[in-house]
Amino acid sequence: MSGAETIAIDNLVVERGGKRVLHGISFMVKPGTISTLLGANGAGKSSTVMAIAGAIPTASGSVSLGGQKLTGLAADAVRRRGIAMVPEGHRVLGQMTVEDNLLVSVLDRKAAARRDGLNRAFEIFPELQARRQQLAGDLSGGQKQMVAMAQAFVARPRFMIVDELSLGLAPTVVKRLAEALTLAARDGIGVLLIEQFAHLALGLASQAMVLERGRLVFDGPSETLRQRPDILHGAYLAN
Ligand SMILES: Nc1ncnc2c1ncn2[C@@H]1O[C@H](COP(=O)(O)OP(=O)(O)OP(=O)(O)O)[C@@H](O)[C@H]1O
Repeated sequence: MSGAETIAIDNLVVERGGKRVLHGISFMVKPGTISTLLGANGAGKSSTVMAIAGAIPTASGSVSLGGQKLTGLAADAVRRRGIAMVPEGHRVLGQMTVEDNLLVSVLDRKAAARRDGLNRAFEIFPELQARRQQLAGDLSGGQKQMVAMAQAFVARPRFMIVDELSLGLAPTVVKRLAEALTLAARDGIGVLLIEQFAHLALGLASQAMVLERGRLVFDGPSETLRQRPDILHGAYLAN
């Protein structure tokens, strides 16, 4: 697959509240691949995701997609370049139906594109199709997280960034979400997965990065990291 379609994070520095929280990190997210970003609470995972998504400013360094800079673009413009965010915490619009929730990010698209995206989302999460007219607020936490992920699929993105896949969810739901990410990668989508459970993430991802206090201490194949528990152990004890 063409390297030109890769997300490249290059020497990214982020400051929040006057404090440097990312100290020049570099890594890539490739199409058709699941990469995971691991690290203890406060290591800087969310800051990395938010900087890629255009939700917080960067102090220096760059994020680019296919050689084109994303740094400095607003979140909406980043989304239009084909990067879909799946936020943590089962966020849905409770007073709207499941179907309307799925369509919110594609309202600017033509009807055929909306239908195509919706069909793909229902192929991946058939359990949502049966509930399409139900109010999203009435769903269980697991079903809400499926809606949040399905919303990304509707947009037919090139990349999906998933913030905390398993947080507060039952194992059966996590399994469904994990299967969906594997399907996404098979579709050619590049997935960046933020996950607090390293074991789960390393089972899904082929590439792994480990953040420790805003610095990358590992970037390589998941398999290599699985054989180096000392690196993970160090990172999780660091904060
Ligand atoms: N809104 C904010 N203002 C100032 N500092 C912040 C803000 N949000 C986070 N930070 C700080 O930035 C650093 C990195 O936090 P970040 O949330 O990116 O880490 P994380 O690895 O995602 O952790 P968690 O799993 O707890 O979300 C921490 O020191 C945190 O205290």
